[in-house]
Amino acid sequence: MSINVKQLAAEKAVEYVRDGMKVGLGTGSTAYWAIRKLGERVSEGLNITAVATSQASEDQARELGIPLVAFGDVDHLDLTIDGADELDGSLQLIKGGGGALLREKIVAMGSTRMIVVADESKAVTTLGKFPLPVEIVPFAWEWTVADLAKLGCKPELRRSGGELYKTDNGNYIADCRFEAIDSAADLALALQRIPGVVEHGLFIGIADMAVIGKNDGTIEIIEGESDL
Ligand SMILES: O=C(CO)[C@H](O)[C@H](O)COP(=O)(O)O
Repeated sequence: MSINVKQLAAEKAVEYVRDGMKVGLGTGSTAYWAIRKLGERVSEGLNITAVATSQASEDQARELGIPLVAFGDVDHLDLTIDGADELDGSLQLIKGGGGALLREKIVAMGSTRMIVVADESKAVTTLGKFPLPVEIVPFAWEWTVADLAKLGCKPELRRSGGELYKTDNGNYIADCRFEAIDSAADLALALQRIPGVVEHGLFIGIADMAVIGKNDGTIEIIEGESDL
């Protein structure tokens, strides 16, 4: 029987959730397993409240009976558990493969701690093989895409079912192929200077820990500066 390494990582991360915590729920096929496990723990009596980073995660949480709160009712979160498309040894991430990067960044940055959950295929030495998702406003998108290309990448507007993909916020995603990102911090600054960019999928200095599920059934934990 093959191991589900996403489930392995996600369920390990859920062990860090304690009674009374306000929890951020990530998006994607790895976060799915974390939400499922949280639902199980809630049904066994764990007392938490949560906010979700996407409609899909919100729907899943609601079905599982995880108590959801409005953003207006909480001023911070204790812990967010979310996936990543790539992560390096310094806990720098590329996120947004599922299109939820803006909400994911708002939620992660509003959390005291963020745990990234991933299978080992996501762990890289240098970020950039995965095309960097950048959320852009539809207005004058052609100019924004041209500005992105000047940063040395090949941007492509994401499509879904033949149509231009729209995020939960009504924006487009430009997937920017860099191949290798030498300085994620410099690139993040350059992206922030483009007016049509709403947010980008580089998460730098946000994650506190990574829980990585490995194909041999073991788990690798990478810890940042702060301990949980
Ligand atoms: O950033 C994300 C969604 O916007 C996801 O966390 C990322 O795409 C990883 O997804 P998965 O766990 O399905 O591989």
